[in-house]
Amino acid sequence: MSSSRPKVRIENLVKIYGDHPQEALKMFRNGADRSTILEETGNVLGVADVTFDIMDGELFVIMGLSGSGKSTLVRCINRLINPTSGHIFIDDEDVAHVDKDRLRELRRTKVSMVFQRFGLFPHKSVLDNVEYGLKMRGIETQLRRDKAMETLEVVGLAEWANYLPSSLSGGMQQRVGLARALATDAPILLMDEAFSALDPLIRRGMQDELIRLQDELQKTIIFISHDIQESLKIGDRVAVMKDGYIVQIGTPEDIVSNPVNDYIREFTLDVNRAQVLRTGSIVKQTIPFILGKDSVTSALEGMRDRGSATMYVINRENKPIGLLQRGRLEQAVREGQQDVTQIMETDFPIVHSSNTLEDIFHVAESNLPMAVVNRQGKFTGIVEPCDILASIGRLTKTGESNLDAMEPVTSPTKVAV
Ligand SMILES: Nc1ncnc2c1ncn2[C@@H]1O[C@H](COP(=O)(O)OP(=O)(O)OP(=O)(O)O)[C@@H](O)[C@H]1O
Repeated sequence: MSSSRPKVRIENLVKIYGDHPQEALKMFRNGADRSTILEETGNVLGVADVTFDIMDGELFVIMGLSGSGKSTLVRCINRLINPTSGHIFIDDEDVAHVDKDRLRELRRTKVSMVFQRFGLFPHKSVLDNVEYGLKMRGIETQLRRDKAMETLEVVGLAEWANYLPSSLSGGMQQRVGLARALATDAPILLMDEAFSALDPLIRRGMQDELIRLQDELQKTIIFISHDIQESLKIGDRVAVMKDGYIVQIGTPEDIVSNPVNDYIREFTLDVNRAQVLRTGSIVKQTIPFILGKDSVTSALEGMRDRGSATMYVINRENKPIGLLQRGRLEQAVREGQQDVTQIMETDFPIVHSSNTLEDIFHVAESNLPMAVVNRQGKFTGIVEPCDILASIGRLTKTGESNLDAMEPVTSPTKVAV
């Protein structure tokens, strides 16, 4: 979950590779396209006048096929590549135009990077690798040891601290790479195809791990991927690039449900909607019973008026604590029973608004409306089992139902019960 403050602002960014970038830039400004520029100058338009914001705390994915300009764009942010023109603001400072000393400082304190091939020192222990960035910052030995150990705990590798990277599997080595970037406490993390070298199963595990870590750490993460399923799974928002341009920026739900053109539609055709759509996007607001405030009689009247069969009970902190069935409530009113805690069911289905529909699919088996809670555990509404199927099975533009794309549901990874 991100704040509404931009952490990074990319403004009219252009990168042209070659011997005559200024000449090519002029042509580009006069409307020449990528292939004309290449033909006439031999220069390559890597990033083509791109403008967008990345919010504080956002996990922002830049997605595109090989050669679309993802790496160029991201490497401009920490100036591993110098832009030809444009601005890159980090916290209002234009890093496209800072001197070398300031740049070094920024790389030490604000932006760290995780590489595809881990980039670990093979002859240094896991702990020394994680400490490396802190050592470069001149942090004293004990402090950096403690910090590195703490970060290894976070990624679940504390017991491997004294091993060499070669003793670890690919997935573990990438977690070391991640720990090294996290240990610096830099608020911005650039991840360049960080999971691409991993086996599919390990890769999915790392994606889950990143989502979990991000929930805790709330960094601003800019993640490059060429895999649409990965992008839609982990991104708060996704920017899809083609030929140096951004074709669409949106939430995974936006991209899947409202592709701006055929290019994006093609990409999303094989996407499993159940793995992309989040419970929060289909939640229905309802009136709950507030414990200590509402009465059994008025609750029953309300349910009759709305024609509803069930009603959630929430406490003063807005947390769901029980489910009332209308029949049981009618009986309670007849018997003069006023204590709602005596008649509510405390065994009810509860899911998070950030759960994907696939995560909650099995919970629908109870056939009861599910209570949906936000990050703080507060009640935001309900999802009825039929709403899940309706959303997953919504017809695509080609007229095919995506229901066939559903995979068998396994364990409830993120469902709170
Ligand atoms: N050093 C370079 N010199 C010339 N052209 C380059 C250079 N680096 C990248 N390019 C070109 O710029 C364009 C964008 O490349 P970039 O590496 O940013 O794309 P990408 O989407 O990250 O691709 P990949 O997934 O293959 O890394 C491509 O056409 C590429 O050939």
